Amino acid sequence: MATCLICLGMAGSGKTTFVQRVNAYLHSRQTPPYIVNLDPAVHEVPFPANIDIRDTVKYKEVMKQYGLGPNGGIVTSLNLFATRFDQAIKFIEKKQHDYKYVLFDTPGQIEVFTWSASGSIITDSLASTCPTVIVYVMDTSRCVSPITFMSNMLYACSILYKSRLPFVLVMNKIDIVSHDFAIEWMTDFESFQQAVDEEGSYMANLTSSMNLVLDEFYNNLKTVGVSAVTGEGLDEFFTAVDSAREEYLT
Ligand SMILES: Nc1nc2c(ncn2[C@@H]2O[C@H](COP(=O)(O)OP(=O)(O)OP(=O)(O)O)[C@@H](O)[C@H]2O)c(=O)[nH]1
Repeated sequence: MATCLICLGMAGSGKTTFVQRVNAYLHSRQTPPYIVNLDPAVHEVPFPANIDIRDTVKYKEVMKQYGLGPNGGIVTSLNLFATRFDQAIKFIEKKQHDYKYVLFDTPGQIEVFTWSASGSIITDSLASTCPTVIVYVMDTSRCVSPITFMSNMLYACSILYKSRLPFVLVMNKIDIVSHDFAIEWMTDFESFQQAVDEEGSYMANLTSSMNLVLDEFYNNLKTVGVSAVTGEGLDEFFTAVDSAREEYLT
């Protein structure tokens, strides 16, 4: 059975570049993935999508027809697509023995997927069909401040608890900055505390308390550093995915 990988992340974290890199990596290993694009507003996708939301829903037409702005247009397009997602599931089910991985690229604005009814419908339908793993892509270079890091981690944590699916945290863009500092913050409370103190923010107390709360979350997290541009870290990523698949199955 194929493993479904749902790629989520804040705008600009590198989801699309990551999917493109994973696609190239899997092709080079003679196991091309099945790819689904769930972003109705993307102008061009740099990979061949087997299922593309844009073939079913025309985002600009939806905006015009319902008198919506850009975000309302994306949410409504995804809702319209979700009503037909059973058909997409049928395609995936048919193909699941031919492919090892099914990759999903999601809309740029993360909340459109994570906090919408359609996002839940899509995630739940997939999770009840085949092993499904959430891949949370984060921009490591934007997380060098402990406060931003903490906000990103809280978001990741909320998605984990909401989806209740195996979860891989991808620290992307390690060609710009190594993710070692983040791993240290996650494993050494003192080191994070020191970074918070150095920043001297009025949020220091709250951030430190949050870090204690997140300790349990960090302990069970599969974290990998990756560069979607250079391809560094993809071997480790697939080791984490295989272990997440095991977690799903057991
Ligand atoms: N240096 C570097 N840049 C990256 C990496 N991954 C993505 N980028 C750049 O980050 C920017 C955003 O990448 P996208 O792949 O469009 O990000 P996204 O999350 O899909 O963006 P939206 O869907 O528009 O929110 C682009 O300029 C990419 O070239 C990486 O690993 N290293």
